[in-house]
Amino acid sequence: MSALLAIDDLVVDYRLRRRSRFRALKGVSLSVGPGECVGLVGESGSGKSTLGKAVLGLATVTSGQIMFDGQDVTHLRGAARRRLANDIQVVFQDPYGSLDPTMTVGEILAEPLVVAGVTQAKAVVAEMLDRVRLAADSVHRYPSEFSGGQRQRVAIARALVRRPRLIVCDEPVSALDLTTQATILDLFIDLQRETGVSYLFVSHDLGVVRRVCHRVSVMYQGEIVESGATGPVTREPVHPYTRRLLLASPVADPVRQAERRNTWLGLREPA
Ligand SMILES: Nc1ncnc2c1ncn2[C@@H]1O[C@H](COP(=O)(O)OP(=O)(O)OP(=O)(O)O)[C@@H](O)[C@H]1O
Repeated sequence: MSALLAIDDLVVDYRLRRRSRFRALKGVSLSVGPGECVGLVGESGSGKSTLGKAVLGLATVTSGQIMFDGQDVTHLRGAARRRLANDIQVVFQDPYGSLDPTMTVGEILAEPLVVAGVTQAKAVVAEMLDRVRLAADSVHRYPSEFSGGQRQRVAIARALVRRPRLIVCDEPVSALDLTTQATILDLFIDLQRETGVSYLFVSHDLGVVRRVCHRVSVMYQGEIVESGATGPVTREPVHPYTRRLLLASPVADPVRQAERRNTWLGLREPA
């Protein structure tokens, strides 16, 4: 499968005061295929969001390359970058902060279409509300009239209106309670089946990644320390940092978790 998104040896530095800089990404490579969900996990500060921002053109790349559908988009700016927004969209963590409270849901969803000159905006908005399982009359309501989960559905619908091929999902469920998390994750899975969209799925939670991602890369201090199919990486990780992350994540089977911990600490031979 040829990659839709191919990131090669990406380095991103943030400029700090007095001409110093902080290297947030230290040569990161990963790919996302068409219709694939690739997870990016790691603790806070490991560089996950920086990678997402670089893909969206919101972080300046020091070196390395970002290819999208065979085109080098690493340093794309201006009109060319705006055109790329038809293909690459984002869903942020905070559905409260990311929706304009003064606009109705209908206006929020129609805005990107009107900007892009789409004439059938009303029909597309209705289709997207249906896709994210929100009632048609939601168009008349304001974000404050919705629950957190419903707001995240609105944010997902807004990402979908331009029919993107890739969505960068930056901790899209971490502000939600566990039950709502599960329904939104299922929605992401259904939408991928229905539309074939790809996801770069940023999360600090291995449990979340296990539910939606086909493959996963684990970040630690600006580097990818482990990657592979989600099952093996999240069940039997090789890198000590991934093991720590797994031991810290909520589990369905605490006995198995305790066995793992003992095995990895050398307290017990593997079964
Ligand atoms: N604008 C900035 N200027 C300077 N340093 C930054 C800036 N943005 C992020 N950083 C630093 O870069 C590193 C990576 O941050 P990033 O937000 O990518 O991590 P993350 O893994 O997404 O963490 P979180 O889950 O907390 O968002 C951190 O050490 C952070 O402090």
